[in-house]
Amino acid sequence: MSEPAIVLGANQYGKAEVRVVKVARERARHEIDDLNVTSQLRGDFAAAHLVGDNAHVVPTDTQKNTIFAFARDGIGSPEAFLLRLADHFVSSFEWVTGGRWAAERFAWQRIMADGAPHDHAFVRSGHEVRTAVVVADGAERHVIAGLRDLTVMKSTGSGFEDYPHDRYTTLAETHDRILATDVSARWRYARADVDFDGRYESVRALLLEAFAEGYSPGLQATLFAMGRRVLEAHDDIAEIRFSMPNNHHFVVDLAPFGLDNPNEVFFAADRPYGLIEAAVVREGVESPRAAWDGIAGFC
Ligand SMILES: O=c1[nH]c(=O)c2[nH]c(=O)[nH]c2[nH]1
Repeated sequence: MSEPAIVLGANQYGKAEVRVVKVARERARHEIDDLNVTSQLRGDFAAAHLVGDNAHVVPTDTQKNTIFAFARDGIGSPEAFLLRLADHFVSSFEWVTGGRWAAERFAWQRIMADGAPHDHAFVRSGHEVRTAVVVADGAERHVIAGLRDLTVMKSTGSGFEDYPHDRYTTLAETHDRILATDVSARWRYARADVDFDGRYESVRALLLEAFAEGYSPGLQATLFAMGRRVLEAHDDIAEIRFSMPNNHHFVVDLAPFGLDNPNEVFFAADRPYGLIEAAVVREGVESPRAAWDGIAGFC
């Protein structure tokens, strides 16, 4: 039997992590967009791989330059910026049939100075990062928005009980514990003509609200409540996926020091941590694999 021939499989290429900062300075009050953008082209690049023919290889350097050139007109929402890049590359080179464009956006807030928000001095706000991915396949566009490292905690209103016990179980049941996590969420829009900035702010607020409200019997239940809240509020969001660590806080035994500890002093462990991941979806609505391929850290 002869060996199967060795052929080229799936491929994409581009420039990763282009850090672009755009300052809008038409007015004295400047605005800042701070992004980390990755561009990857898909299409007919077989000759480059098989025989070193670069005739179809739009240089990664050109892809980087295009990101900077497009920023000159303003960035706007990360999703809209990525859609512009996708449309540009797919329409400019006939052998480019699609691609994947991803962005992280870092938030800056005005520094308060002399009792007022400063016009051009900023402080990085929060730890969380807004994320966006656009996948293009011909005329089709998938838009996935998201956030990561949205760190939240509730100091009560959470427990974990009624789980199976076996010979290795030492965890004590509780109906009063700290619940803490760093929310990573990605949601897929059903359409590409959405007010992306408005939706982002709304989804972030809904996630926080659902985390805060009610009693949490487990991080799994809280995750689902957060996802359901978002899907119930927004028809144009098809599905939402989460990856959330359970950042354990252990009650410290202060008895050796003659002290009680009624859930007041905790050891915040950084590892190991529980890791809870799930998708919250609309029944019967298919999730396009192509949209999610390459998004690491979500099941
Ligand atoms: O909310 C929780 N979910 C779990 O699956 C789990 N497992 C565990 O040890 N503690 C917790 N807490």
